Amino acid sequence: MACPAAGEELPRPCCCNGYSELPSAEARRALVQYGPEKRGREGGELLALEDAYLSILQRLGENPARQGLLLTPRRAAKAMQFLTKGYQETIEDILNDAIFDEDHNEMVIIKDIDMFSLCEHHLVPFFGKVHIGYLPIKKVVGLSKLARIVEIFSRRLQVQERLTRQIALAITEALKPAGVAVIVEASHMCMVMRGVQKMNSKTITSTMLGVLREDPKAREEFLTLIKN
Ligand SMILES: Nc1nc2c(ncn2[C@@H]2O[C@H](COP(=O)(O)OP(=O)(O)OP(=O)(O)O)[C@@H](O)[C@H]2O)c(=O)[nH]1
Ligand SMILES: [Zn+2]
Repeated sequence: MACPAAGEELPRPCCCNGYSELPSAEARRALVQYGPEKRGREGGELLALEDAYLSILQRLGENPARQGLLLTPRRAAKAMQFLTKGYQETIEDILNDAIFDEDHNEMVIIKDIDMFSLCEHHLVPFFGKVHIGYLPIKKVVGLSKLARIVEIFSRRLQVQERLTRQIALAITEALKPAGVAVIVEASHMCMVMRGVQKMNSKTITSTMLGVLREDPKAREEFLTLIKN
């Protein structure tokens, strides 16, 4: 079968590894008929990622021209862009005007925030829950914004310790509260699906700042409230 746009012959399956020759990136793009969103800067980055995934498929000995895989480099590239979208976002962007003057100086806790991230060592997921507490000084933040802060830092290549600290520091900077506590509980697929293969291990990390670090009673209150 001839590729209409690039005028190239598509590879034919052969008896050893399913294909005798791989399609060029141009032929593949013509085949899957990319739309106009592919042009421009973003499109260029997406295409470069796609080429990288095409190369991975080839190195695995797969046939990127078979029907099920034809769109896979594109899907994988888009998925990877989504999973690392935190690089494109800033705290200022998401907080907008959602910091409110409020005469409330008791602990605010939001717990069990779902978190999905990618381990920077193996590029496989780690995921779990984030618990956040802070002691305001006349300023509170819109509750959803705490979950958005988690999104910004988790949608990047991460280690759990850094993720935990970045969340705590961002809240401290935005609100200047008396204290902040962040606990992250996660399962790392690099320890489950490969490597030591420990299915049930959980990693727990914490960052305590200000009063929540210095005052055992405040810390105790936070830990008790997130357990309930
Ligand atoms: N501290 C920390 N380590 C992590 C995190 N995610 C993955 N790791 C670890 O990063 C380490 C990388 O170790 P290496 O010896 O370079 O890589 P490896 O040979 O693939 O290691 P194994 O996973 O033991 O097979 C491993 O011990 C992982 O468990 C994280 O969020 N925090
Ligand atoms: Zn890992």
